[in-house]
Parts: sequence; structure tokens; C-alpha cells
Amino acid sequence: MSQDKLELIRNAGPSVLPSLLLCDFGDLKTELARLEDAGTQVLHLDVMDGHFVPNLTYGMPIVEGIRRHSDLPMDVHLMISDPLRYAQPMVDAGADLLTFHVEAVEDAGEVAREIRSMGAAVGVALNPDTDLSALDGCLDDVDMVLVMSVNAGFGGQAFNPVALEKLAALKQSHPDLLLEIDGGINLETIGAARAAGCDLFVVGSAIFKQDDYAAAIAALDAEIAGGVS
Ligand SMILES: O=C(CO)[C@@H](O)[C@H](O)COP(=O)(O)O
Ligand SMILES: [Co+2]
Repeated sequence: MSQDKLELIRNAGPSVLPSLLLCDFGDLKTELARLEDAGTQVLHLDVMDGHFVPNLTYGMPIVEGIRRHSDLPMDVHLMISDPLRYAQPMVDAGADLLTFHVEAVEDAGEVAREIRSMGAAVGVALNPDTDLSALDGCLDDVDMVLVMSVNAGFGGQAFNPVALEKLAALKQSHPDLLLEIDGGINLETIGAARAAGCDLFVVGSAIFKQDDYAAAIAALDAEIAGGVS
């Protein structure tokens, strides 16, 4: 199931992934319908534990609730101190691609292999201050690298261009790896991320602070199309 969904995620690229962090959780069903009507192909869910990051969001019940109302592949961004503790419950709740932070674990390769053994695709994320060398030894065991362009924890932060250098370096060294960027992506920044080789573009504020999600996503798609792959 998740390998099929991984193919859907791969084939979706280049694509905008709405981050539901800033959506109206009081009316999730309508929010999901609006995103599907806007052509969304993959959802990005931000799970924060108030420990790895100073913010607390949601866990398995919300992921499972979203799964009940949408068949879209779910890219679950774990900003938590102990990803393996919750990986299987997240897969059971419907996560298709589970991404953990390299800063949270001792052996990223081992964590990636364990998540894969649970039947999910796996991504590894790194914050702006974390050097790419932190990924040494785990890139053969992941399907995707999530390059953060803000410090994980909150929506609405300013884009840090250090992410562009990392994307370009990863694209050169590992051309087959899926690359995702997250944080401060908007009409001004998305084209540069595409030009740096990015495939998946997580967007929160630049969609959810607009009245018309479809128009916001179409404008972002147009900027992606204008970038050089
Ligand atoms: O993972 C995170 C934040 O840590 C994100 O997915 C944000 O939710 C993106 O929001 P914007 O920066 O686009 O507002
Ligand atoms: Co995220």
C-alpha cells in the first residue's frame, strides 16, 4: 500500500504539498475537500511533541481522521524526540511517508531501516543549522530528504536560503533521491527551490492565509514551472 503511495508521491513531483498546520481543524472535512478540489496530490502533516520542538500539534487520532476523509498520500513530518516510539502507530493510522529529524536520533540509518520494515516510505529531515554531513551513512536507506528552510516548530517563519545550497548539493550527489523543502515557501521563494533541484514543496501560510486555495496553489505551480529543473 505505502509503496504504491510512494510511487504516487514520486509521480506527483514537482508538486506543492499543503501543510495542514495552519488549516481550520474545526472543519477538517471541508478543508480536505477544498484542498482536493484545488488539485492537491499529497498532504503534509506536522507532528510536534513540545520537546524536540517548542510547539505541540497532534498525533495519531488526527492522522487517522484525515485518512478517513481523504485517500491522498500522507507525508508525515515527525518533529519528535523519539520517532521510533510512534512510527508504527503512525503507519497504522495511515501515514505513507514518515519523515524523522536526523537531530533527534543517534543512528539515522538504523531508524530509517526500522521504519521501512513497518511498510512505510521514509524520509530524513535536517534543520538549517545542521550540516549535510549529518546524513552520512543513511542516504541509502531513505526515499526522501526534507531540507528545512526554517527551524522546525512553527509555520509563518522567514525562508533561510541555506536550504538552496543543500538541495543543490544533494541533487548533484544523489540525483535519484526525492528532495523536499519546508518552511517559508511562497511565490518569492518557490522558484529558487525548484531551480536548486527540489521535487516537493511544503506550503503552509502561503495557502492557508489565502481565501482561494486553488488560486494560491495554481500560482505556486506556475512559479515551479518557471524554475529550471
Ligand atoms: O514543518 C513545518 C514547520 O516546522 C512546516 O511544515 C510549516 O507548517 C510550514 O509553514 P510555512 O512556513 O509554509 O508557513
Ligand atoms: Co513540515
